[in-house]
Order: sequence, then C-alpha cells, then structure tokens
Amino acid sequence: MGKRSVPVIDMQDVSGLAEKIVRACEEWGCFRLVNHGVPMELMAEMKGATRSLMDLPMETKLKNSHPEPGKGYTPPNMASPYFEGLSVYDMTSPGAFDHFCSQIDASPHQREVLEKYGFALHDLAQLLGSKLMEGLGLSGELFKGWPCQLKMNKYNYSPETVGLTGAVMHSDPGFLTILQDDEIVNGLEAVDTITGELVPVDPIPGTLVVNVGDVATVWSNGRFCNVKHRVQCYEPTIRTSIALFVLGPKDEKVEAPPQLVDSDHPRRYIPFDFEDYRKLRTKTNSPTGGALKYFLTQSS
Ligand SMILES: O=C(O)CCC(=O)C(=O)O
Ligand SMILES: [Fe+2]
Repeated sequence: MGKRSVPVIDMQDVSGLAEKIVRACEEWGCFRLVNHGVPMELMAEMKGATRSLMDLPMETKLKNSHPEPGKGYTPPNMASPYFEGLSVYDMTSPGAFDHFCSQIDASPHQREVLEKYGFALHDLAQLLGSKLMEGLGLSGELFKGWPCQLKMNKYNYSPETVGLTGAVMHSDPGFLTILQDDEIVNGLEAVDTITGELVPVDPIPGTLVVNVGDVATVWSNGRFCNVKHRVQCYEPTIRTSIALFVLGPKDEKVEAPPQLVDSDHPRRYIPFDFEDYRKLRTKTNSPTGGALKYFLTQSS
C-alpha cells in the first residue's frame, strides 16, 4: 500500500463539513483546506509582505523582541540554523499590529496587508472553531478571547543544506495552526498516526494547512491528534511560510468540556494553564508534546 496523504477538505462543500473536520482532527491532526474563503490576492500580498520584511537587516528584525522566548523574532539558532521567524504576539490584542510595525519600521502598505491577513485568518480560525463545536454536538464559542500569534517564517536553504532539516520534528503547543505554506517549495512532512510514517504535505497553491496542537488533544479529552511535523530542505532555495497559531485560553485552564467526559471516556488530563504548559515543554525539552504526560489522570 502506498503512503496515505493528509485529508483535503473543501469548505464550499457544506454537507457534512463539521463532521469531516472533526474526523480529520481525530485521524490525522493535519489537513488541507481548499475554498477556505481567504482571498487569493490577500494571500499573495501577505507572502510578498513576508518576503520583504524577512529581507530587512538583522539589526532591524532583532527589534521585533519580546520578553518571553518564541513570541518575538527568532533568529537562526543552533537547533534551527536555517530558520528565522518574525512574530506578531498577540495579534488579537489592541495595537498589536501598530506595535509590531513600529518595531521593525514596516511601511503603511505592509501594515495594512498584515492586519487584513491576520484578521482574515482569525475569522477562518473562529469558523473552524464553530465547525468543531458543531461536529462534536457542543454549543458555545470556541477560541473566544484566546491569544493568537501571527508568525512569518523563512528557511534560508542553500546547496549545503539539501537533505538537512529546516524545522525539527515538533507538535504545535496551542490548539491549532493555520499555515500558508510555500506555494512552490516543498519540505513540510507530517507523521501518519496510524502507520507512524512521515508523509509529505506537498504544496497546493491557494490552499491552507491546518495543524492540530497539544491543547486540542487535551480539550478533546484525547480524541484529537497533535500532529508531529517537520520541515526538510530538498531544494537550495528560500522557503517562506506564514502561520496563525490559535494558542490557548488566557484566563481559564485548558480542559475538556464536561460534555466530552463520561464514564466511557473518563477525563484524560488534569486541567492546566497554557503558559505553564508552554514553559514545561521548553524546560523538559519536549517539542512533540511529551510533557502532556505530566498531566495524565489516574484513569488514563
Ligand atoms: O513552515 C512550515 O511549513 C511549517 C512551520 C511550522 O510547523 C510552525 O511554524 O510551527
Ligand atoms: Fe508547526
């Protein structure tokens, strides 16, 4: 049998859409969205803005600093020497785009594109949240008021890096990520949870990839899969991607809603604070979600 590949979900095909999304979260934790409603022109403008911002001098990019690790500019480092990323954290907080753009002196046009794209992706994330609730038979609003991080990624590949790793194997710590991957340069790979095999998630221009993270595994009481993924270098060229991370609740704990817990499905994880979890992930060097084990309940 050939390798399976991640599900492709057409959002214009509304019949059974919520159930399809839930199933993809359960079976893969990774899927591609087509007809997602984000205008192609806006996606292209955002790629353009990302490329030009990434071309700024290092001293300018370093001004996108944040007191907490991972929430500002990530320069190339020992673990990921070819990767760098600029971040708008938290993009939902008032003035976030103004602050980011003043840090790195972005143009009014770049600022407009970033904000428009950020909010379009945020709207799509809210829609996915409501589809997840619907598909699980729950009511209420998922992700309401949750911090989100908009991250622009650049992989500086060269002939010397072909065959090497651009982003090490990891799961995303938050609930879900909507990724505009490079429309030409491949390299994203996800682990098939059933076979354990790494499968390529090759580009399909105009589409978006969703990666389900650690918070979703806890929130779904173990039903959703926090997909392990990495980015390899296959071509000596620049690779660019843009991620919107929907992280976790700010003032509440990460926990499964009571409707997803019953005697057949006892609570798998002790509720925790997202930022505490993020710190524990770093401290225990658990990039693929291994630190979730510290929160397993007796019954799991
Ligand atoms: O660049 C990509 O395609 C994936 C990036 C990623 O996995 C991440 O930023 O968490
Ligand atoms: Fe990721």
